[in-house]
Amino acid sequence: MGNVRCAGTTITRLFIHNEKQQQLQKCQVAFQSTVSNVKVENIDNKSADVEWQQALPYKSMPRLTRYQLLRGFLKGGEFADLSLNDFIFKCRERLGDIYRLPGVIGQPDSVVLFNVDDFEKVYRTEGIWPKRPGTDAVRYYRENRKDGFFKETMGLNDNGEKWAKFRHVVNPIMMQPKNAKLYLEPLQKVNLEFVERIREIRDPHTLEVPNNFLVDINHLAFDSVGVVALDHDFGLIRRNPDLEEVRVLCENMSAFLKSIYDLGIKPSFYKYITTPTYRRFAKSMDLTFDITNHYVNEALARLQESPSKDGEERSVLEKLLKVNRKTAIVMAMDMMIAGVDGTSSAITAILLCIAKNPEKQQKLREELLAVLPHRNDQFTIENMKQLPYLRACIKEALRFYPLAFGNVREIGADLVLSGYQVPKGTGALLTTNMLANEELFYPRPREFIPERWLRKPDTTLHDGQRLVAENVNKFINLPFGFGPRSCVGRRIVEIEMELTLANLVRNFNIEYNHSVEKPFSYHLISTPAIPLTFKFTDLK
Ligand code: HEM
Repeated sequence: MGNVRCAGTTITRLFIHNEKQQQLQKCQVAFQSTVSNVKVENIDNKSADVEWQQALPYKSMPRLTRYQLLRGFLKGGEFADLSLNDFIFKCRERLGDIYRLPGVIGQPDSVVLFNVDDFEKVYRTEGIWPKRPGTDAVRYYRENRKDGFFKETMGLNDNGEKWAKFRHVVNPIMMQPKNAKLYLEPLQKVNLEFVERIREIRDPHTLEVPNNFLVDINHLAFDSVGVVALDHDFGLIRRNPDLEEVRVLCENMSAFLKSIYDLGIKPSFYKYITTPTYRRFAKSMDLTFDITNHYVNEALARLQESPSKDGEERSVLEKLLKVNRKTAIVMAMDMMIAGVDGTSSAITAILLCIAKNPEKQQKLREELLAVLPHRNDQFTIENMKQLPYLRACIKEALRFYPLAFGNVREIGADLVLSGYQVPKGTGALLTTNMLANEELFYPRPREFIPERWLRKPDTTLHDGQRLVAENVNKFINLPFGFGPRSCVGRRIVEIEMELTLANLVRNFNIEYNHSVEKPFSYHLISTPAIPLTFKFTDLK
């Protein structure tokens, strides 16, 4: 038996075998440091084997046939116009809480999982080089670029040792708390412009911002990621809202996300014949490459002209450039592609939640006033640590309106999942965020209750009720993914979301006096789908 096999129910039991032993031991250390409250226990090979032998064969798992899948996605087919979330739900209704999607056109099979114990098993056996399928099209594009730019590195879109090497280099720059000072100030500047922009564009009588306020939120997201990734203040929010190349870049980033669903999840022949979807995707990648490359070169020239006097790097980009130019370009590009749309949807989700829950908004305002009593008090890394309710509001908003259905992994070991044998190498769709609405895990799920996430003063009680189900598995609330492959932009975007919410609540009373039925549409990630006419009233 060459593969590593994993069995067990609540406690994951790892069967360690031959040459995989070292890899799994390292992996356990990584798991334990990421999720401290779950133990990993080794068991002998025999019991793992027994569970595997007793499990139902993979072939007997409920599934769509290849024909049903291909036919369903063809024009007029039952899945053709469905978002990814709706497609996953529709199949769940028909097939249950675990089902198989057959691999088509050279792709491996995938299993779709709704059982939290299965999420845990998949994550705990993902290994030290976890694979997240679905972005093959990016790798294919990068491998086939005529100028061979990505020959040495495909950045975080790579897999295996090459991904690990790149991640090892960028992790300390992107994720170490001490580097937060590099982006706190520029992000705050961008956010103060956003506050001013709201004052400029709201209707003087109704105090509501225009229907197309999403454009302004997009500009905030772009300026925020841009100021970190490209060390460039685009000033889209107020000074340059019509910057042509940024408009092109934004359009292409959205096209990119849509293509990831069309090329990475729906059946597609693009590796055999260049389909129109792939052509559109490659064009968007070319443009993103050209524009990012231009700005990184501009930053490089700027830095060479005026190097920092004390030898200390002044920005994330400068630190990346110290590694080498290619690392800086590839990482900047991936930050823009992965960061802008998600940040914009997350900020929309937070604003809708806070506007619709005035008493929570007031509680947050009181926390802010206690820590920063004067409107012009500066945010620092230290005082931001004293704002637990602010963080709880953001966490609850991401639960209330999740960004995506969940996460994806290639299964790292033969596993028994929901009683079925699932071979190593199968793709797995972990529908973590789809369970965020289930009473079983979050009592009163359709209420926005940031108190769920507070440690003090009461851990879980609210009107005598638990707010997070007892023993809820830690693998259900993972908005930034899990383990070594988790979101590399997490620290940056957390600070960004905290600054946006804190600045707005400090300056305005925020209302949304319209219906919030179906506020988002879902392709790969959520996109706001209603006019965002928030009412912003100045606080005295
Ligand atoms: C609220 C906003 C965001 C959310 C909820 C989010 C969530 C995620 C998730 C779930 C993953 C997959 C993790 C896994 O496979 O375990 C991911 C990966 C990633 N994210 Fe984010 N993200 C956000 C914003 C950002 C921003 C602003 C950036 C860049 C500055 C960014 C850069 C990335 C990159 C580069 C990856 C790939 C990491 C890798 O494969 O090693 N994200 N993100």
